Amino acid sequence: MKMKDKKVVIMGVANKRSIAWTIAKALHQQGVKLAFTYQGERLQKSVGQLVDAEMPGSLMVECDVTDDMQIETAFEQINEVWGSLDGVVHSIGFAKAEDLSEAYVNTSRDGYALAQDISAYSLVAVSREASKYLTAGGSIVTMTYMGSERVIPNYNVMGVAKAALEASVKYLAHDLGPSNIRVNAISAGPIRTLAAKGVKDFNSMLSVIEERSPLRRGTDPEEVADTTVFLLSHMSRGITGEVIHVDSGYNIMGM
Ligand SMILES: NC(=O)c1ccc[n+]([C@@H]2O[C@H](COP(=O)([O-])OP(=O)(O)OC[C@H]3O[C@@H](n4cnc5c(N)ncnc54)[C@H](O)[C@@H]3O)[C@@H](O)[C@H]2O)c1
Ligand SMILES: Cc1c(CN(C)C(=O)CCc2cnc3c(c2)CCC(=O)N3)oc2ccccc12
Repeated sequence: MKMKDKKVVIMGVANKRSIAWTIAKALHQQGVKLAFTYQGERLQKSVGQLVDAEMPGSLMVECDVTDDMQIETAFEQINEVWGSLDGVVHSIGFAKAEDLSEAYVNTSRDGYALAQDISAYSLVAVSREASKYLTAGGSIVTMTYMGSERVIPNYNVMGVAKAALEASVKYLAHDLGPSNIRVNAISAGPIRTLAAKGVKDFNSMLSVIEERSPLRRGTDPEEVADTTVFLLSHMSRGITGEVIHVDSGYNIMGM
């Protein structure tokens, strides 16, 4: 199926800096029909304005991923209008700010559970609901970060959640493969978004990456968006359960 005939749900646009927004623009350029889910009433207006400016007529559905009913209802509503689905982009992650600056050993039980719930479990629930409507050849893409594999100071509980997310990608790929639905993750280098706001030493992290990564530069959201288009397309039909690093190669370095 050509990209221009595909219908894809984008989860995780908060503002114009969101990685999910850059992904949406890239898919729109390929003629893909888009639906957006947003985290709550508060975001409906701002996300709606972004969407109406660039892709008027796109479906907009509220979905707080801590609520199973909202996930179920969101995909039902989208399916009622579309009749089927070809892809889902899951670009959602959250932990309490205080759990991203203190020592990891001080992480609270509820802080740990919240990070896991939003950043990892939500992909399981989203995949369960989406798979009811995804066509054969369908594709689910989520966003992860190298903090799952190695210690990135302060990433803490989010690193543990991303490790769970990446293991989930493999188990979901195993479950959904027989239905010819693929599940993959993109491990992106640091990008200046709302989720990167207030991160201690973010600038020094970026300069270390520019000095040490094989490509000697940081990661642009457009690069992540292009790889997402690839993972949603026929071109990646043989790839599932995979984590693809789009990080100027930084993850291969030991020093
Ligand atoms: N920015 C980076 O450096 C970077 C690098 C690698 C991976 N990532 C990952 O990319 C994804 C998108 O992050 P971003 O950088 O675009 O920041 P962002 O803040 O723009 O996006 C995060 C999104 O998660 C959504 N979200 C949070 N809690 C939610 C909930 N309960 N229900 C529904 N949605 C909820 C927010 O509304 C927001 O749209 C996240 O998974 C993040 O971990 C980011
Ligand atoms: C890179 C990098 C990121 C970006 N990234 C990969 C992310 O995955 C963002 C994760 C994140 C999740 N939840 C919150 C925040 C960031 C900050 C604001 C908030 O209240 N909650 O976040 C870091 C946190 C610490 C160290 C490095 C990083």
